[in-house]
Amino acid sequence: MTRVAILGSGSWGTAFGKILTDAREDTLVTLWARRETVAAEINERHLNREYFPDVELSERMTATTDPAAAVRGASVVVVAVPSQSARALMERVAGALEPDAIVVSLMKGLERGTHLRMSQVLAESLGLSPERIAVVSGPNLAREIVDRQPTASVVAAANPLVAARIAELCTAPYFRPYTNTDVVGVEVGGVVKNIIAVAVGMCDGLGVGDNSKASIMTRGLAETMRLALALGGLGPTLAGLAGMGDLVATCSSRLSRNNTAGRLLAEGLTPDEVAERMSQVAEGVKSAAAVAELAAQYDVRMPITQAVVDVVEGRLAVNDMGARLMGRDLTSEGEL
Ligand SMILES: NC(=O)C1=CN([C@@H]2O[C@H](COP(=O)(O)OP(=O)(O)OC[C@H]3O[C@@H](n4cnc5c(N)ncnc54)[C@H](O)[C@@H]3O)[C@@H](O)[C@H]2O)C=CC1
Ligand SMILES: O=C(CO)COP(=O)(O)O
Repeated sequence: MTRVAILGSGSWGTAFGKILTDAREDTLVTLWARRETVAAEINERHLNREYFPDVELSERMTATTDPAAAVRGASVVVVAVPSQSARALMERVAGALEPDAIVVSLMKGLERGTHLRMSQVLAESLGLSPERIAVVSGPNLAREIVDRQPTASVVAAANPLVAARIAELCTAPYFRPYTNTDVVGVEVGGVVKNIIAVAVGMCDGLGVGDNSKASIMTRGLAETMRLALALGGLGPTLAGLAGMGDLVATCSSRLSRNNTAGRLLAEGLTPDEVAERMSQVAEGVKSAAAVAELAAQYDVRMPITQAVVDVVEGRLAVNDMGARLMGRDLTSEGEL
């Protein structure tokens, strides 16, 4: 049997556990839940109704409220909490991690203050070699996945054997992972698409048309590419599932929390009111300032990201965002 711990029993942690138990009969999953009621419901009724009221979970998926107990004995530890809380949680489990465990990030954010990608936060806080870390990212809206709607994804790891091992564990009839060794490109794609989805959500909220949204997505991908290349990522990764694929899914879907957050901001809610209204995390709102700061450090232009930051921080009205973006100096499309 393969024992997998999943830290985070929200939307994506629960859905990923379902992928793993659907993928292989010999996988046992232990979910860590913060609340006793959630853990009890998973253990006793095989349900996590707050996130997926109608989805039955496997009996091979159990839950605990003790994160160290979840990771003890697990050969794979998957982390699926909001990015800004990852470090504190890792500090709670570091001592219980098995010496050869592989740690997998499902998160799509950048740590505020340090500007570190999630794989870097995991390596640093757990004292692990980057060789033992993998990242899963792609057009993977959790609600569609628990309904077994087919999708593809990327498993990225510096060590191709680690990527292959995780891909093997999560290959299900409706989930097709591709491996990649470009961890930087995959993570940057996942982080920035959330910010672009907030911008597209603002367009939706303002009733702006499809040409505008397609322009934001395309130029959003251009600025994602610029940042990824500056950090050492590879262009083709951004044309792939963790870049364009996830950008299209998140920007176009009403299921996206980032898109929803953008719509609510356009309706005039403050970021705090948006967070209060939504029970799930919108990483783009939380990570936008850190991304803009990192881009500035590397002298990378990210005008859409900067506009989202300025709206979130109250320096720009949503209604003025279009004029700001349209009024910039003309440039060549080929210029990266
Ligand atoms: N939901 C989705 O469709 C997808 C989400 N992701 C990414 O996965 C990560 C997790 O997202 P979701 O599961 O969707 O979020 P969620 O909001 O549905 O669940 C987050 C989980 O973390 C726990 N949590 C919240 N605050 C915490 C804290 N301060 N400390 C420890 N635990 C805390 C919650 O109790 C919950 O179990 C995010 O980075 C997101 O961008 C990636 C792909 C798909
Ligand atoms: O990352 C996701 C899909 O791949 C989920 O997007 P949201 O967090 O915007 O819902």
